[in-house]
Order: sequence, then C-alpha cells, then structure tokens
Amino acid sequence: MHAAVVVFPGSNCDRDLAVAFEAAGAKVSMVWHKDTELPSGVDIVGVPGGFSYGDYLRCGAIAANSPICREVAAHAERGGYVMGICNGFQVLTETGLLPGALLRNAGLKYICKTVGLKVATSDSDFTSGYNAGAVIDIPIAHHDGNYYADSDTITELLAEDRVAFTYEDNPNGAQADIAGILSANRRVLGMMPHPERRADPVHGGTDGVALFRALAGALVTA
Ligand SMILES: NC(=O)CC[C@H](N)C(=O)O
Repeated sequence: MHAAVVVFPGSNCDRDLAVAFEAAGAKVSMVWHKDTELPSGVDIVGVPGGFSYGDYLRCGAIAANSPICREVAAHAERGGYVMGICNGFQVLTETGLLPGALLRNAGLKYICKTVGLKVATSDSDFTSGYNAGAVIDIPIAHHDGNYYADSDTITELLAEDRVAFTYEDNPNGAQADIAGILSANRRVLGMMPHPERRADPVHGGTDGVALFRALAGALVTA
C-alpha cells in the first residue's frame, strides 16, 4: 500500500496518520497543499486532522479549494481510495466527495475525549477488520463534529449501508449518531474520531489498528 498524507498549514495529525499507515506496512509520501500532483502509484490519500488554514471560513472550506485537493478529487473520481479524519472529514464534505456537513457541536464546546464507537458496517475495505456491531474506543477532538445532512441523504446513507461508524453516546448532536460515512463506491471514508490516535499500546489502546491493517490487506501494491 502506498499512502499519501496531505499536509495543510494547520494540520496537526499528519505525522500520526503517517506513522499509523507505516505501522500497517505502507509506504508513505507526505504531500503539501500547494502540490499539484500526487506521487505516482498512490493507492490511498489520507486527509489528516487539525485546523487547516486556521479553520477560517468553515472548517475545511479553504483546504477544499487548495491545489492538492483538485488532485485528491481526481484520484477519487478514478476510483482511488481516500480517508479523511476529523478535519479531513470536514475537507471531504467541503470538496463534495462526501455528502453533508459538519456543524458546530451541539454543546458549542470543543470536545476531547475517548468515546465508544459502534462499527455500523464491516462491508468496506476500511472496516472489514471489525465485526459489524462491535464497539471500539477511539478518541475525538473537535468543535465542529456535528454531522448534518438532509433527511433524504440520511435515508440514502442508511439504505445503502454507508454509515461506517456511529457514536454509542452521541457527544456532538450528529444526526443518526453518525461518526463516519462512506462514499457510494465505498472507497472514500470520512470520520470524526481519530483511529490513528488509538493505534499503539502507548496511546492507551489499539482499537484503531484493525482499520489500517484491513486497508493494507486490501491495497497490496503490486
Ligand atoms: N482534530 C481535528 O481535526 C479538529 C477538527 C476541526 N478543526 C474541529 O475542531 O472541528
């Protein structure tokens, strides 16, 4: 698996994501927001957490218009894999690669804690390492994690089994307890919780590891 990790001004989980990919056996290339190409042979693009461009305008809105995001969108349109975590999920909704939006948390506070997350589907190359219905512990750290989409979109996501993760105890007001969703072709994942922060025993738990290992198993570079 060859993974590219995008770095924006204000990204703060880019190294963590690269380390989690590498631990699963990936080759990792860091790409800068001003780059106009992805390295050749990239299987998956990781859009990391943080505060891209200081979270001015809406979270992820400026990043979505960066030069590299045009390439990320083209990669997804070719059927390539993309994974957006936290600010990365916000970027993917702003680019239109995933439906809906991340609104301010219902309690208007930044929340930083480990939460119980239900694996809503194991039918994706991101979630196949978990049993559907399993509850895993993964940290969240956001002020805009309140997933919103219109009711037709929520109905479609549920009907197509495209909700990847739901919160056990909804911390932010997200509709239908949604913590992560998949694209129609199941190759783009956006999730607010941070699996890369639960990927080594020194993190206090390793529930995120199965996600990176499943990807590495699915995306074996020839
Ligand atoms: N950890 C993060 O990626 C933070 C995401 C985003 N900037 C927010 O606070 O909502």
